[in-house]
Amino acid sequence: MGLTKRFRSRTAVDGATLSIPAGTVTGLVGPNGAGKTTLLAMLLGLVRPTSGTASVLGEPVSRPARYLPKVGSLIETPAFHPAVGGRDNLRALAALTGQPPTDLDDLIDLVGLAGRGNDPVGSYSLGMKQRLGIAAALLGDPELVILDEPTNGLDPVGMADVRDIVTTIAARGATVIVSSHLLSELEQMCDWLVILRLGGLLYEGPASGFTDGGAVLRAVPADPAGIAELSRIAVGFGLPVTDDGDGLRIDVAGAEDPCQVAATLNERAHGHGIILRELHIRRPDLQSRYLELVAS
Ligand SMILES: Nc1ncnc2c1ncn2[C@@H]1O[C@H](COP(=O)(O)OP(=O)(O)OP(=O)(O)O)[C@@H](O)[C@H]1O
Repeated sequence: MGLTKRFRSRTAVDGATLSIPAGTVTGLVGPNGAGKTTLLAMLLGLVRPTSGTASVLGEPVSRPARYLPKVGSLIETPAFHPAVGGRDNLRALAALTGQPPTDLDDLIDLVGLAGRGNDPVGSYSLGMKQRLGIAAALLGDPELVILDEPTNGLDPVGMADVRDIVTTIAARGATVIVSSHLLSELEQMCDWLVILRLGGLLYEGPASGFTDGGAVLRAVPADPAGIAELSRIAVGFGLPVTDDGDGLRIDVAGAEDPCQVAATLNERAHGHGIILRELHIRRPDLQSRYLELVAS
């Protein structure tokens, strides 16, 4: 509630009041300097709030020792011994931090390092080090996993790998908070979104509610002569239809399920002997909405 952090005259987080539901993958998004790391550091008890309160797993952030054993985190670049293998680094870290025994083979497999677990960390690529960092955050099977910009500096394949890992962690039952300055990196894996700018909260809510629908269906008949008939079928759904010369644009924003509209349109078109060469749903562009919000 009203969580605030000031560094001298600079306010890094400004009265943030938010409530992250357990069991979700929450994306914390904001441009550079928005306050993401500071907010996460306060949740981890690493930075003391200037004012306001927050609780993590039901315990106040002023008492981090009560909840930190159930929290795993990757914040900043993790330090590993470069001459030692990934598995042994994890083993040492687990012993050092007093974690309960963890199946290291399973963990190494989960983060996609199977076969490389014994190689010295100094020989790892940036993506592999990042994945080892995520494995370190998962030691002790935490209830809450906090990953600060885990895809920073990774190529698109590395980013997709991290997304898969996050999805697996959540499927195993953990609550995950993951930050990024790119919404496009998070939108495929998050079900809850928190958007920050200059320390202030711009949006908090379900990821699906961020754009409020707005889907558009595009249907193109293989034979251009079929467009008038296709249009008649589409108008029958009671949705706004526009003929763009080549095909139809159907505004399915108000429809309960755009996929169902697409399937029914396809079935009826087929029933009228019309073959569609194109049928797709364009979802609202989250990134544009985000940029609009952040720039306003
Ligand atoms: N220890 C500190 N001392 C002074 N200012 C700080 C400190 N830590 C953060 N700040 C300032 O607080 C603001 C928020 O920084 P923070 O690192 O939390 O943002 P961020 O959203 O994580 O940014 P990035 O995406 O660049 O990592 C910035 O203006 C930053 O300069």
